[in-house]
Amino acid sequence: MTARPDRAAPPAPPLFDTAVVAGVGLIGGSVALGLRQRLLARRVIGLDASMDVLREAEALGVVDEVRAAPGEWLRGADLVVLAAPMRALAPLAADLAPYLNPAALVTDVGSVKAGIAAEMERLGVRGFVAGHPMAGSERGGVTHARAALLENAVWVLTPTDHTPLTALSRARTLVEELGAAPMVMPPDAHDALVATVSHLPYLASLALTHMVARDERLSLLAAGGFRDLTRVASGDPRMSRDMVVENRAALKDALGRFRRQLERLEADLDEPEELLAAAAEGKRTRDSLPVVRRSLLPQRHDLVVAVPDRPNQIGAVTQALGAAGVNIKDIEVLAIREDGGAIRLGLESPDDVTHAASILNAAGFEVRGRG
Ligand SMILES: NC(=O)C1=CN([C@@H]2O[C@H](COP(=O)(O)OP(=O)(O)OC[C@H]3O[C@@H](n4cnc5c(N)ncnc54)[C@H](O)[C@@H]3O)[C@@H](O)[C@H]2O)C=CC1
Ligand SMILES: O=C(O)C(=O)Cc1ccc(O)cc1
Repeated sequence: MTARPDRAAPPAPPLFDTAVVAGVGLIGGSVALGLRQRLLARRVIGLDASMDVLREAEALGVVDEVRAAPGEWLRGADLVVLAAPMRALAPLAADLAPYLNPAALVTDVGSVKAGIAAEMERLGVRGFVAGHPMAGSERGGVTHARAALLENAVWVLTPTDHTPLTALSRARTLVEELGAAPMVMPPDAHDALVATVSHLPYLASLALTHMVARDERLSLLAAGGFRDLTRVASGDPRMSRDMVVENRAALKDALGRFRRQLERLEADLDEPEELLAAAAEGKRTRDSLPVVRRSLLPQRHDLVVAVPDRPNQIGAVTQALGAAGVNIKDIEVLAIREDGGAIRLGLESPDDVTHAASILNAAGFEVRGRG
């Protein structure tokens, strides 16, 4: 007797029906790509102040649809992610608030949390959970967005006493499904911590770069250590300025502690044994930092391939690329459904993406690539 396999269970509905990402730049674009690639929303709508950005986001396949202004259409959204620059977040929230569906989960990705959390309470947006993915890059804009940016990143969620527990639980699920690790704490606690680990290092990197700015000999001598220590000075100046100004109270406190550290080290210059102990402690701490986040690993260039539900389709993809000498650095199965699924290939260069896309197209596969 031939056993007929049971029909596969119907695919689970996506977590969200209509997701709106407001501000489709580096982070908003990466969230949108994660939602799409991981099939977390039936459709993803991008809203942005710039038509050029919207056109680019659509052309890159970052969003399904675009809108240039808020309106009644927002009522259909059950997820709204605010991802505009810091200073635009509160005005944007006020523009969207009249149209938000009370049942929608609303979240943001801003780098400082107390202000936006208070503003959303003032606006009466009940389903709001403030968030901050601790992942990023010095290069902004939708062209640099990629879902992998958020994978394995710590993503802080900062509910207040008024945040509904169901909203917090949905926000946690969203973060986990995007491949990140949620960490929950009050907004003020978040702001104090990022003042020390993110905003203070930014100001320190500015101070260091200013010291070499006007002497060419110094910049010629600036070696790997100097470059490593000052990488964040390459971030977008306006975005970085807005971030540190928004968090200035906590940052001033961190600067006070930093100054005391420097003074102690200055005094230790005359006490070599003390300095050795400080150096050993610094090494222990630095060496025990958790392994570098995904977002800091060498950049991969993604190609997403739709895979029909037939035997050996992944084999056919990898064989075709192998025969053409394309090296696959990373591979991820994004979704398996009854009618097929998709895989993400991480390739070494934009050229490899173009090359691989033409090989796979010729072999009959549907692909979507981003160099
Ligand atoms: N860049 C990074 O590494 C990280 C940034 N963040 C936060 O994410 C947010 C976005 O930053 P990025 O993606 O880097 O910036 P970005 O500059 O790449 O993107 C911002 C997007 O928002 C759009 N925009 C500006 N004003 C707007 C408005 N009023 N309404 C709608 N859209 C508007 C811009 O056209 C642009 O497309 C910021 O609040 C930042 O604090 C959080 C974690 C990391
Ligand atoms: O480039 C990096 O490593 C960063 O740390 C970038 C960054 C910028 C802003 C944030 O709110 C969080 C992370």
